[in-house]
Amino acid sequence: MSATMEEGLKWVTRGYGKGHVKLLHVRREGAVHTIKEYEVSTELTLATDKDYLAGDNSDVVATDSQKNTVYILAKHHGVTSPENFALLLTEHFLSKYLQVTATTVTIREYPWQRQVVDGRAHNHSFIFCPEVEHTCKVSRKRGELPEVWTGLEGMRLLKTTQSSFVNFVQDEFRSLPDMQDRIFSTVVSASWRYAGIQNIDFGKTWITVIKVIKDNFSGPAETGIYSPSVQNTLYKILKDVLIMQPEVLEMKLTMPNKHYFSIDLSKFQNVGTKHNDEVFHPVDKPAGNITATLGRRDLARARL
Ligand SMILES: O=c1[nH]c(=O)c2[nH]c(=O)[nH]c2[nH]1
Repeated sequence: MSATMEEGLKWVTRGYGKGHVKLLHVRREGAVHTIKEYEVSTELTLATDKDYLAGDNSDVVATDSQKNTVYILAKHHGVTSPENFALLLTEHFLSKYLQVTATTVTIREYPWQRQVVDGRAHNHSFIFCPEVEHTCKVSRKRGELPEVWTGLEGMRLLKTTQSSFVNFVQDEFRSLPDMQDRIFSTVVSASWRYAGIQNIDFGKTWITVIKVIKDNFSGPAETGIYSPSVQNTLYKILKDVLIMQPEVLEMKLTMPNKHYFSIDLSKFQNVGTKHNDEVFHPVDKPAGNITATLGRRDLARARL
């Protein structure tokens, strides 16, 4: 069984694996149990393409075997963070199967948190807190260092003041008035690439990024922090993460502007609604779409 590709054609991408392998890992330390629930997707690229061209499966590590590998490595090595588990899997696929030239593992973590009962952390009961989702993607080519991305999704935020949007382009297409004091709401998604993998505490970076986002959006509890635009707040978050976390090489941040429009109730003055600063119309779609990726000019400042 051998075949070559038709004249004039070439592969642009090629890969196969198991999608969405669901896994719950329970670490039992006496009465204290710790859980991690992940959805893991694997992808392998083989040196040969005879599987695609000729139906010759002799180099193929079945997607079913890739699924089993996820369970077996979780059992043998435990599960600490999505990034460490993805690194373990990519390392395993490359070292065990010499016909594999590249592999990518992506993981979505389910946001379980330990329950707190009467102020005390529960030994074995958890609550699902989908306020922010943690994902990661590790890609590794044979002979090269792995590329590690962490992703953060779905962090919905809203503040009722300390946000304005004024002095934007005034022309025949504009209908929006200057807004000196508006509601600011967004659903943050972010992803960041690590400069290396040596001595990186992925969990600590995760906690710092969440704090930087919340600090720049909310500010101090009594006074808040002023935002002249989504763009400006977004830049400040990116800048702070890159300054505070030398292990982060670049970061992408997307902050849709979820509009809450003031409702004009001035027609109803005889029922006492002359000025309305309390009732707003939440508009799901369309939303403003504000995004940027910030990297480093000077790679020497990154912790490679
Ligand atoms: O912070 C904002 N940036 C914009 O670019 C924009 N455009 C818009 O209509 N509202 C806003 N708000």
